[in-house]
Amino acid sequence: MEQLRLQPISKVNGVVTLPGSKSLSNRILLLAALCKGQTKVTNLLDSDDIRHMLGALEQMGVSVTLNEEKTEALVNGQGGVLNTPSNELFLGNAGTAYRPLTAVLATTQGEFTLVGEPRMEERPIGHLVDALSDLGADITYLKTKDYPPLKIAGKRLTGGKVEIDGSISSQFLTALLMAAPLFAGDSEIHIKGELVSKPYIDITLGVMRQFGVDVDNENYQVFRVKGNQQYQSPGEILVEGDASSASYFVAAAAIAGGEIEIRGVGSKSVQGDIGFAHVMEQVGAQIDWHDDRIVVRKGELKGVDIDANAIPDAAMTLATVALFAKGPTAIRNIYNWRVKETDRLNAMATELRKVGATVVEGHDFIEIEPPKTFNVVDIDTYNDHRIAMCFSMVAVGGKEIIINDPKCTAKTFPTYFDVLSSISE
Ligand SMILES: O=C(O)C1=C[C@@H](OP(=O)(O)O)[C@@H](O)[C@H](O)C1
Ligand SMILES: C=C(OP(=O)(O)O)C(=O)O
Repeated sequence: MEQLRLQPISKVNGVVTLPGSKSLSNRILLLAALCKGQTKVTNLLDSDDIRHMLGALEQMGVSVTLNEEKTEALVNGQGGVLNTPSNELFLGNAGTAYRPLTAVLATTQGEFTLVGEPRMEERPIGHLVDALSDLGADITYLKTKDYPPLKIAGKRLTGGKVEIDGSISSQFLTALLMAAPLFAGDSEIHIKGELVSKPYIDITLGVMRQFGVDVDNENYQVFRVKGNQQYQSPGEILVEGDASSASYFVAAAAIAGGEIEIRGVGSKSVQGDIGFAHVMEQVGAQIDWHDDRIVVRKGELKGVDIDANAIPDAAMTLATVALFAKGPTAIRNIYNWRVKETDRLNAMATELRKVGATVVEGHDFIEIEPPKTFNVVDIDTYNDHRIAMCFSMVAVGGKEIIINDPKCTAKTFPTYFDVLSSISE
């Protein structure tokens, strides 16, 4: 197994231009494929999750031309018609590909088999399949009930009134919303349970609007979507920088000192994870806000106690910032960390303890007390990009650390460690 030994970093300085957002890239690619006409997508993310969406679309006959850096795509929209692929669609561990494609293909003529990495087979999808099945979809579990892989016999769904459980993942609602305009009739989607990760629904509604579809959102409880619509190409669309990826640089500047300008997200960001920068202000970071960039400097860092349900991805970064803050940090209402790339609550607790922190792992929260002395250890990353990136903060805090399997950042940020090294002194 490959390992990366990170030497203590004394200071960070410079400019980071963020790669495109994963959440926006995959939503935009899918709607660009479904709409009529050509769409030019700029600042597209080039990473595994996007490669899986692109691969699936190409297997279904969508023509996509990429520039050499794979950051610009010309997508020829098929007007809602997708070919039956001759092979299974392999979607890795990309939730933003697997869930929306499940819903869209359930209402598309054809036969589709959706498979993924072993971890994808442990990530629940029952809430989405239940809602689609209630609408008449023909979806079969190929191995275990409520989990991928799935076989879909697609047919145009008629729409109607449907309930969907929102308590485990917002991606299920995102998927249903993106498919709903393609139903023959109107739909009314009611949320069962407490909807988690709400800001991702705003991302979904925003991208749908850019492709010409408006959704009536009644307080995140009921969503009404007109049926029999076609998505319209916006012509050209820019993918905003990835706000979750920004969290590592916000944290780095706050911990290490120096100054980092992060380009690609700012006060006008459409991504909920920009909220992490506000949390870091509470922790003590100094931040100058601009429309589409922020400048971050160190402050006196102190532990905070936050509900992180709205920022599940970026909140992981706070768990390693906690190592360098004064007093304890608590991150609450994050049960669904357990059903992502790995059981993140358990994995973070385990690795933070190895470094020397005192940690309480609750059912849906984590509490972290900073170490009195730091241990130089190998961090296991569980094939989870965010664990690898989060633990680089130990080096940023001036302590040596070894990251196992650093290439797992390829899921969303293949060049992460190069970018970190480019701003480190
Ligand atoms: O819709 C999206 O783009 C995402 C939603 C979130 O998932 P959950 O809704 O499952 O929390 C987030 O963790 C994931 O990385 C991306
Ligand atoms: C949870 C994540 O990914 P996915 O889109 O596969 O859910 C993530 O990127 O942290």
